[in-house]
Amino acid sequence: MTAKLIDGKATAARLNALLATKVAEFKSQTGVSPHLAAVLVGDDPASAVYVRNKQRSCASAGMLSSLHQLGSATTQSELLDLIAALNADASVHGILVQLPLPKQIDETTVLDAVTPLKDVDCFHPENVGLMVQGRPRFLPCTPAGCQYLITESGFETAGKHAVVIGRSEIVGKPMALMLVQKGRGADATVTIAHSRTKNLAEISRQADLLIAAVGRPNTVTADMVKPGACVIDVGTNRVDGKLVGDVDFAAVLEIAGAITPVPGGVGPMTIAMLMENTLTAARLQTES
Ligand SMILES: Nc1nc(=O)c2c([nH]1)NC[C@@H]1CN(c3ccc(C(=O)N[C@@H](CCC(=O)O)C(=O)O)cc3)C=[N+]21
Ligand SMILES: [Mg+2]
Repeated sequence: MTAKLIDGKATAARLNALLATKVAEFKSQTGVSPHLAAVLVGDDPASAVYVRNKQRSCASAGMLSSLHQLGSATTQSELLDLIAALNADASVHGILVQLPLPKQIDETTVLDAVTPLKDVDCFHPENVGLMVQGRPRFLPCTPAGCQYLITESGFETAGKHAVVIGRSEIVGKPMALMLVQKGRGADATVTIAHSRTKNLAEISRQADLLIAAVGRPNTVTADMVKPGACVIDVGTNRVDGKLVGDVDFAAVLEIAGAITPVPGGVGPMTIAMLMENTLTAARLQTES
């Protein structure tokens, strides 16, 4: 059996088109243009590409974007000053601080400084807390993109065993907590596996839904996948200039029931969800 491919690129394109109509309606009702401010610190070439893609998506959705670029020697206090200015700027609705940040800067301190109503990444503890309690203000972009793809592929999560490999604050941990919520695309029985997990293959083979969010190529091999499972590959690893996920795609394709490719799977959905969050942020900050 060959798995069904879950097409994130096409799904994101549909979502973006729908978003453009919602943005146009919001603008005509309020006179306000949703505005995402992207903060890029240092000269990581991959980060520059991602930020450019996010700006292009803003433009195609009819939203404003601005780029705030700081050098690799920027101090934490300089960055905090910029964030304070963006927090105070009423024309800015969303603030995205592109990660990773240079070594001299503490990421948690910086991310905590983004005012929660503009936190379109959903990294602020207030927004994480609201999500965990089942009353989300924003959903974290990558997990929300995964959940959308899972639901749209027709996979019924309720009562199923989901295994999330990876416990990062950005993907693994929030993904697991979203899958365990009540409601559509959730109600799963969730296991979080990580670098200290014993018998990983044995656990992952029990997964009806397997989410790989490790950041290392070929972490999920065919022997770790239950036949017919739904496999979501969050990895974005560069190998010899090529983008590959965390899953041994060619081998797992023959075992799984459905699988996301890399590229063209979760990545484009992450950006689509960031755009959704930017419109949500503009709504939250606009009187109606
Ligand atoms: N504050 C912050 N928020 C983030 O959401 C964030 C971040 N920092 N730092 C980096 C990671 C990574 N990330 C990706 C988004 C889209 C693609 C994406 O669109 N990938 C395309 C291919 C792009 C390519 O070819 O390089 C795809 O998978 O098809 C990938 C990776 C968001 N991140
Ligand atoms: Mg750092």
